[in-house]
Amino acid sequence: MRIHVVDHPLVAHKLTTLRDKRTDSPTFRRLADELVTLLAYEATRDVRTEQVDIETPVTATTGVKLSYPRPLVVPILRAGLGMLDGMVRLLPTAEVGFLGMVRNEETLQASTYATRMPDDLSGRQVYVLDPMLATGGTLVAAIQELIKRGADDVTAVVLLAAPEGVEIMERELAGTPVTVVTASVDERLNENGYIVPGLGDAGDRMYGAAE
Ligand SMILES: O=P(O)(O)OC[C@H]1O[C@H](OP(=O)(O)OP(=O)(O)O)[C@H](O)[C@@H]1O
Ligand SMILES: O=c1cc[nH]c(=O)[nH]1
Ligand SMILES: [Mg+2]
Repeated sequence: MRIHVVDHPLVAHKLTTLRDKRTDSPTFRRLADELVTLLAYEATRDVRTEQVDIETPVTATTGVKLSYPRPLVVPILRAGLGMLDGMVRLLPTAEVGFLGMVRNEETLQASTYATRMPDDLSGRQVYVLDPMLATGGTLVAAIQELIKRGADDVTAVVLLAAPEGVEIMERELAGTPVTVVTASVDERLNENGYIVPGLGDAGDRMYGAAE
């Protein structure tokens, strides 16, 4: 597994406002959308392309277009949904699958409540979206499912990661073709499994408390 922390002043600026507890839901959603496009620039560095012949008004030349099979983008509901539009804006040919997952707030165990994506992902590049990599339970389970279906290149785009979650991912996904792209690896997890300093509960800050 590879991890890439995007070090850029615009990313740091937007992330700071996202972390601020005074930031309201509409602003939080807009910033998550903007941040994912900046992270996507790095996350799609190895997106597969093929050569095409075109004619400009001046001459014939060659360029590239995104290849087939199309990349698959998989937001992890709920909070990952806030990253979907920003990602598909940059990857217009992408297909979209969905994974609904929730972490039990006491045991911190992740469980899956909805899956809607192709059974066969052989030869597909997959981009998984979730703002938070905390204990890593959610992303490890999601990526294991993608690899079981044949995905041969998985990139997780996360806004924030905890060192503990990164370590678990490295251990559980060792030897797999997985890259994590994030805006920050924060200090630690607290006793409730929240990232510190973090930004709180991403799903609640985007959409309001679920219950
Ligand atoms: O790394 P982990 O310890 O597994 O935690 C991270 C998960 O927790 C949050 O989702 P949550 O379960 O709160 O669901 P939600 O998006 O519906 O709020 C977050 O969006 C991740 O999916
Ligand atoms: O800090 C955290 C950890 C898990 N899920 C969140 O939304 N925030
Ligand atoms: Mg939540």
